[in-house]
Amino acid sequence: MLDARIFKFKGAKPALIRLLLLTLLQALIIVVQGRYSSIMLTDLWKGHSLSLVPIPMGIFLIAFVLRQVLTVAKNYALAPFADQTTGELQQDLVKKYTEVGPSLIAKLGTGKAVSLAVEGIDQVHDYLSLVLVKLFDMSVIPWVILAYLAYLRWESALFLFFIYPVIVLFMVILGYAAQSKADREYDRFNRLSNHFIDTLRGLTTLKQLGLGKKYAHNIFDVSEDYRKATLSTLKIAILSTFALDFFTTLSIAVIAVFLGMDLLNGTLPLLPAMTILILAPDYFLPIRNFANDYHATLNGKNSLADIMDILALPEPDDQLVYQQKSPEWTQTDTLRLKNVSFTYPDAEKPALQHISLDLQGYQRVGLVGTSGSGKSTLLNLLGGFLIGQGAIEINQQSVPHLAQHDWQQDLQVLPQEPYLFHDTLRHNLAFYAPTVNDDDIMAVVEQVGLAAWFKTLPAGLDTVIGEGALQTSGGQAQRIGLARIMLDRKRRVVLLDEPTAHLDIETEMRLKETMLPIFDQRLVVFATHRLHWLAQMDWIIVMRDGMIVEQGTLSELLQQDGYFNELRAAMRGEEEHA
Ligand SMILES: Nc1ncnc2c1ncn2[C@@H]1O[C@H](COP(=O)(O)OP(=O)(O)OP(=O)(O)O)[C@@H](O)[C@H]1O
Repeated sequence: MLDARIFKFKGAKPALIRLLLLTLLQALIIVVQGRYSSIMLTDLWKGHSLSLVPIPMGIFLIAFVLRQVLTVAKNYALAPFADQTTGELQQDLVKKYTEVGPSLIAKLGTGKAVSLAVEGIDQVHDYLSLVLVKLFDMSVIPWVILAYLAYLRWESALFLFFIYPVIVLFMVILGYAAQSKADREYDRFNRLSNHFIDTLRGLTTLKQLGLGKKYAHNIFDVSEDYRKATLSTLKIAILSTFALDFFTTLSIAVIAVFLGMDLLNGTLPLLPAMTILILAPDYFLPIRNFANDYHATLNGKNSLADIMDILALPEPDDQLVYQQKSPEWTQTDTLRLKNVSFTYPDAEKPALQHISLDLQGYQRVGLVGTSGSGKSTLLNLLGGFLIGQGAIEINQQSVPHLAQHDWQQDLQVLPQEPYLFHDTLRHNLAFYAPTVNDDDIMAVVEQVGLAAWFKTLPAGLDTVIGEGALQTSGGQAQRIGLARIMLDRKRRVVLLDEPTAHLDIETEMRLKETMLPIFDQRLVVFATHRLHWLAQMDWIIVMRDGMIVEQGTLSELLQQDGYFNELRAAMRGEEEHA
């Protein structure tokens, strides 16, 4: 019914104490309202005119107004707590996404990650502000009314007391049914979010394959599924409202019959009978209100549970194991991988198996292998973006993985598809070196061959690029990625994943001269399909099916009559077709 973790939120206690006091006051006012409306009605029944009952009527009216005012005040008492808590939850969630990293987003799905941080937070807000008020009403108001009714006539109070658990039991049964339906609805919603994002991302591919319409139907089917799941939750919710209304009305009718009989027998005066009859619906009202809104808060409850589970994920506290002795990677530093393996979640076979390699100082290391041989996976492991099993040592110091703060601070990475942030070209270029001046930026823009494109930009370096703004081609994005690296001379470890894959061979050859200085005074690991780069490498690692099958200098590998020579022939073929 209620996630106990709510009580641990900052500011929960004072907000709940305020709510409790206001609810208690409201319960007393409900009793006063019931009492004085009964006095007024009894007087009228006795034949007094309205003008003769001004005091009970006045008290009734004041109590009525106060009751409504308190309803509003209770919501206000909780609003700052709900606002603050959801605001903090949202910040913590986004921080957690960045701390745990891409593996968490991959596990959740981008759609769910986004909807949880946006819509999920709104649902949690509704849940906090709705459910707590209703819960406190249910826990306080009936018992204050019941105590007063027991004072008036204990038999009626006893009947109301025993009927309450029956109603609660019904509520629990229907609540469970609603919960399982709501879980399904929540699942469908997350599926829809992920499916939608997936389709948007793959829209170009779908269009190219002529599958746009089919996928539109697919989205329609998934959203239909979600609609049906929502309707079946609503069905249960309506059924539960109907059942509760039926039982509470029946109970009040039973009370009315007994009170009527006592009135006829003359064993009970009219005033207490009227008061009991008027207060009985108020006794049941909080539980009815709670049940009516229960289904509406279930998505909020599920979102809160998901958010809390994510926030409870262990903070990576082993990222500070490696303490780099100098501010940056030096000529004498070493990195050793021994028997390192990695398997993607849900994959049948490992993407990397028994990887052992030694890297030292400012070395240029070429990584070659056919598509799917594990080059990108190895680069991601070296960058600390994936965590495998096996022994890793930096400068003879053993580390659990390479997601080490000091190591990553020294890294520059150029993936196959560099991500361009929705920001100005200046900020996108000065990504690793935010203090660099415009003249330096312009010199690098020239060097990476972006000058002609730059002239077409409406606002020069202030032009906003990235998603939702000026779009770039794959080749332009890769050149921006290269420029990022060239603008920063501090970071000394560079991981390049086919940085020229989107460029034709002629452009690549032109750019090569510009790129070569990147390799100086740095440890470079360069995955490539293009043969001509290998002459620039000090060491070459040859990968096949997730394993390193050969490694050595180019001349050593050429002399061996091994897999590298076979691969070279294939790479030459690719190059000729490029
Ligand atoms: N996110 C992922 N989830 C599951 N399996 C993956 C994932 N990424 C890659 N793989 C698998 O891991 C293996 C290695 O892939 P990887 O991308 O590292 O190869 P690669 O040599 O870089 O290929 P390419 O040259 O085409 O970029 C492949 O079998 C691939 O299918």
